[in-house]
Amino acid sequence: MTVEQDKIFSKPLDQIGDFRFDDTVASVFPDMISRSIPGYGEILQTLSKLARKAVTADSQVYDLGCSLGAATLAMRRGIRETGVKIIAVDNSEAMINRAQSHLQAYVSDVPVELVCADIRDVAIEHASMVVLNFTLQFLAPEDRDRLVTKVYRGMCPGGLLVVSEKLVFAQPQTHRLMDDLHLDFKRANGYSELEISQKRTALENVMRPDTLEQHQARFAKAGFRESSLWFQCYNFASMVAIK
Ligand SMILES: Nc1ncnc2c1ncn2[C@@H]1O[C@H](C[S@+](CC[C@H]([NH3+])C(=O)[O-])CC(=O)[O-])[C@@H](O)[C@H]1O
Ligand SMILES: O=C(O)C(=O)Cc1ccccc1
Repeated sequence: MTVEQDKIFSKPLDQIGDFRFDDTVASVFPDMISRSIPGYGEILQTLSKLARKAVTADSQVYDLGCSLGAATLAMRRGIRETGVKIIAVDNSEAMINRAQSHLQAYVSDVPVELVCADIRDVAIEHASMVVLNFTLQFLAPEDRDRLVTKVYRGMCPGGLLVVSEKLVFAQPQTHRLMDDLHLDFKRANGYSELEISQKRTALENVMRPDTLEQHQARFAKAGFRESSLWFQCYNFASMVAIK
């Protein structure tokens, strides 16, 4: 698969509309996400390892907000049990169409059902592992508790939820420091000041990150017995919660 370079915000735009997961974004997505999220590759590698440990025979695995299916591919590599099905959901048709060809590029015994739907409308059943890899932050804040509670209810006892997110920090100096480190990461990956600021504007109304404490409180409120941060690089984090 050829990797197209993300130049979406490289030219001055008259009007910066809200960021959308359309065909333009889908076509450069692997480049965009790897140059924008510190630790993205590391998180995917660990999803494989977590899938090997957590996925049980004859259960279902969900990748909610799957984009091109990177987390699905990672989990599929790790799964050793039989009778497992992965259900990968995204409401962007552009993403789902491309995910299909990404998945077909690799052989595996684990079936994947790709679903073009809103994750708020999808039933979660008999799940031993559920992944929200940088998806929850795009849901309206008032819908997040309900989604995490629905996931909890659809999980088998001992099931594993992995939530990766951009974080905000209640302490202002810490917030600025982490944000600055992230901006330096993007600069080091070749993004210009114009690209950084135009994308930031586009994301403003669309992506509203929570604090770590909000995530922890949400897991507990949904019923998860345990939860922990397992990865953090600057203002990007990945958490696990166990039913
Ligand atoms: N309500 C919704 N219903 C369904 N999909 C949604 C919804 N809201 C947003 N999405 C989808 O969530 C994905 C978020 S990207 C996930 C990366 C992937 N997990 C990865 O591991 O590469 C993260 C990012 O771009 O920062 C997009 O594909 C949206 O269409
Ligand atoms: O690029 C950013 O600043 C981000 O916060 C992460 C991101 C990555 C890919 C799509 C949207 C947001």
